[in-house]
This record gives sequence, C-alpha cells and structure tokens, in this order.
Amino acid sequence: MSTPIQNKGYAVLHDSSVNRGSAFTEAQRKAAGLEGLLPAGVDTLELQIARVHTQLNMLDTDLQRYLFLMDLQSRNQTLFYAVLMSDAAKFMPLVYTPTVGEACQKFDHIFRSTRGLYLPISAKGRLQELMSNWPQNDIRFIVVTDGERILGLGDLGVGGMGIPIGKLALYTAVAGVPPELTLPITLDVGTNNQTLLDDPLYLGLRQQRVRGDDYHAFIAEFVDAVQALYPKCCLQWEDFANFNAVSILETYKDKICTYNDDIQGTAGIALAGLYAALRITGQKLTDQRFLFMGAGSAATGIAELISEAMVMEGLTIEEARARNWLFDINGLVESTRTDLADFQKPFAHQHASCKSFVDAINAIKPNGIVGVSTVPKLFNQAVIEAMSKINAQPIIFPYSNPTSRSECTAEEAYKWSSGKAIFASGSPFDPVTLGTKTFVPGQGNNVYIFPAMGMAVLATEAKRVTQQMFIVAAKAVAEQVTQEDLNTGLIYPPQSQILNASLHTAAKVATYVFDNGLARVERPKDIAANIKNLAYKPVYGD
Ligand SMILES: O=C([O-])CC(=O)C(=O)O
Ligand SMILES: [Mg+2]
Repeated sequence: MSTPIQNKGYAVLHDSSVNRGSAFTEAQRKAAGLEGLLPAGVDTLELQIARVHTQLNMLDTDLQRYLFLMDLQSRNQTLFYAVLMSDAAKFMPLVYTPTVGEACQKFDHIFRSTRGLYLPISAKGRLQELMSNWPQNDIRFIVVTDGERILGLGDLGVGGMGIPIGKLALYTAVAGVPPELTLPITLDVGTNNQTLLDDPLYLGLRQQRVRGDDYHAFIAEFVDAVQALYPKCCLQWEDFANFNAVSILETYKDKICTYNDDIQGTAGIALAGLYAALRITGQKLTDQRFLFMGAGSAATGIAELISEAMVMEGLTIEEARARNWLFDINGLVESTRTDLADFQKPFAHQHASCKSFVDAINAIKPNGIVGVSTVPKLFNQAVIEAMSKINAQPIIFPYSNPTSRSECTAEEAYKWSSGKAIFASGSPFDPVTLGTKTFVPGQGNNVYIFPAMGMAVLATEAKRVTQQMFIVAAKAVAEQVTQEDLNTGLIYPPQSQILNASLHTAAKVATYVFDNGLARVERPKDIAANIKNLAYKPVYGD
C-alpha cells in the first residue's frame, strides 16, 4: 500500500511513494493542498492502469517502453507496481531480461533520474557515510553489482545498475517484497570497457578496474557498512565476474545473510527445471548425466546444486559430481587440464581430452545439456541432433542471457530435435508450432527463485541463505507445474501465475528456515498466510 501522505502541496506530487496523481480524491486534494495542481477529473487506479497501457502502445520499441516504465516508477510507485502486477508475463521482459540488457548497454546515453546508491572506490573509507544518505533506514534487501559481467554482455561499468534496479522491481512485483525495504547498489571500481572509457557520456569512474587486495578491502568495507546500517539486510550479489563472484560468496556465505543469484539462484531454477523434466521422462535424478557448455561460476553453481540434490537421493557427493561435466573454450574439463581454477576442479573428472562439444556429447552421453557460456549459437544443429540420437527426450537448457546470447532459440531446439527436446531458456521465447503441435518454452530464469527467496527471508529474518534453501525452492517451483503445462513442454509455472508461484515457493522455503533453526523471528501459526499478509499490495488505501 502507498505510504500515508505526510507532506503538503507540490512536494506530494513529486514523491513517488505517496503520489497518486490523478487518483487523489477531492478530499485528499483539499487536505494535502493539491487543489489546482491537478486536472479536475478523479481517476481510479484501474483507469490509470488502462491509461498506462494506452501510452505504452503508442511507443515503438521495448527500450522506449522500458524508459517509460522507469519514469513511472520515479513518479508513482503504486501505479508502477499495479501495472507490472496487472500482467507480469507482459511486463517482465520490459523491466527485466532481455530489455534491461539493452538499457544497461545504453545506460549513459539514456540516463534520466537516478535511483539507488553508487559507491565509487574513490570513496574508500567513507562508504558508511555515503550510504547514510539513503533516505530509508530499514533495508532488508540489497542487490549489488560491480558491473563486470552484466548478463552475457560483459563489463558495462556503472551501466550495470539496470540489473539491481530490475531485479528489485521483481522482488516486489513477483513476490510482494515491499519496495521501501529494497535498495539497488552499484560498486564502481572502474571499468575495463574501453568504449565506455572513451565515451564522453560515460557516468562512472574513468579508470581501469581495481583488482586484488584493494578490491577485496573495498568489498569488506561495504559488507561491514551494510551490517552496521542494516543488520537485518540480505545481500544479493549479482553479475560479478566469475573469480570475484566465487571468492566473495566463499568469504561471506557462512558469516552473513547473503547469496549469489547467478550461482545459486540460477542453480535453483535449473534444478527446478530438471525436477519438472523428470516428471516428463519418468527417470530418476540419480540416473542423469549433465554436460555444461561453459565452466564459469554459473556452471559450477548448477552442477554443485544438482550434485547436492543427488546426494539427498542416495549418491555420495563424489558419485554425484561425477555425473556433472563441464566444457569450455579449451574443451572438456578433465583432470589433466592445467588451466583450471579451484572452483572448477571438483568437476574435472578423468577422461581423454575432447575439443569438440559434439564429441563430448557422444563420449559422456548426457541426458541434458545446459548452456551458461554467454556465447550465442553454440547449441547448433549438430549438437541438438547428437543429443536427440542419444536420448528419447533430450534436455536442452540454453540459459545465457539476454536473448542475443542464448546458445540456441526455442525454434531451433524443437526443430532440430524433431519436437523431442525438453527445452527451457534463460531469456523468453515465443511458443513454437511444429506440424500440429504447439510447444510452450519455459523461461529457466532465476526470477522464479530470487524474489521468492527474498520473501522467505523477509518472513523469517533468516540468519543465512543455504544451499538447502535453494533445493527446497527448486522442488517448490517444480511441483507447481501442472500436467497440462507439461504436455505443452512447459516445465516452469506459467509467467502469468508467477506471483502465486513465488508466494508458494516462499512459504516452502520459510517453512524450511523455521524448521531448521535459521529464523530470527517467532514462527507464525500459518506461514503461508503470514507471507500473503506481508506481501506488498499495489493499491492506494485510504
Ligand atoms: O538477469 C537474468 O535474466 C538472469 C541472470 O541473473 C543473469 O543472466 O545474469
Ligand atoms: Mg545475473
């Protein structure tokens, strides 16, 4: 619900958390000194939503629609969320992947009003002071990036800020986390993107990225400042380069309430997809083998979560990891390779070297391939055909984002597998008709996980975010897919249902948190009802 009106007059219309624009009633206009500042007509929220839809239809490109929606967010927060929640399936691709990717690439050129916090490394030693400038003092969720690996688009410097903003908009729109409890942050440690450094419009620090001890000291100062200012806050790391993502998560995961969305959120949604896919194939998780295209932290994150889920079904962790294989630019990741980082080594199994992905498929015989390479088109016809020869229903998950980085399209996967593929992708694709059958591709995007995780943490004030919580979330997502959806190939809940799906998932995760002594609040009688009650509702109230 929108915040009660405290200010008076013109300022009210410029405070997005209280502004209702043309929906202020006559009595409110009188009380708040707004008479004469608005046209006489008094709208309902429904009418305002309809007007927004009309205005969006007048625009030509999704980037223009994105900008319009961002302006709306800065103008009237309630209406912004009411619009998003009026049709999540329509608006997610506009405020999130894929449009947000283009917005990040063009950030410096399309910049209008500011949002969130920008913390430059030049302010080292003063982070708490800068953060105290933020107007809210109870923050429960921070999504933070350093802009180095924005989706599959690479180093976008401060332009990466679109991601924390978009992710947090979905915390609210998709799982009801109250927006005033959220804060997007960009840590500006420079950029190695020369095009940005040469661009007079670039808005970040004009220097190469800081690395090593200075970087980690800056991260440590930031974490300390968050703890000091917002002790109940959950810190979500987003779109960091692999080496930093892995080391930051290792350093903090057992100390504070934190997680990495690209490693753990993506792993959760991949596991959910597999649970649902197994409902189609009727096979057991512990009998599966997977091959990953890409060997970064998203790949090892998914491989590890799958392995841990396999352990819950009876395998040892070594047996489980041996069922998950990685492939990168230098070929199959195997134990004789000398170029591997520590986090990749658990998945470097004994095998002859293998330079071609198709050869690796024929050697490993995976049930599924997962694309986390950020390189488009790597799942080519030969790859899909090889998978289709080995499997009656090959699992094909091109997860790289945005659409321009997807390892294949839905149409390619269905066509080249003659309709046999069980398909899901990180970015959205339209349904595909092949002969008489229409396939509905699922979006295997962490958006099914992170907002629900956020709601669960809010409802429990969880001390930690654990791997088990992601396995619980994955099961909760998968169990909501109906047989009818599975029949069309859809292995995730439909996006039109994502709010309900997230609340269900949040309740399951919250129950796990309470059951396992991870909560910092008392257990409510009815966890699901409590979550529904906590959820933000985009209405004006009295
Ligand atoms: O933002 C998305 O769509 C999913 C994600 O975390 C990424 O690709 O980095
Ligand atoms: Mg990400």
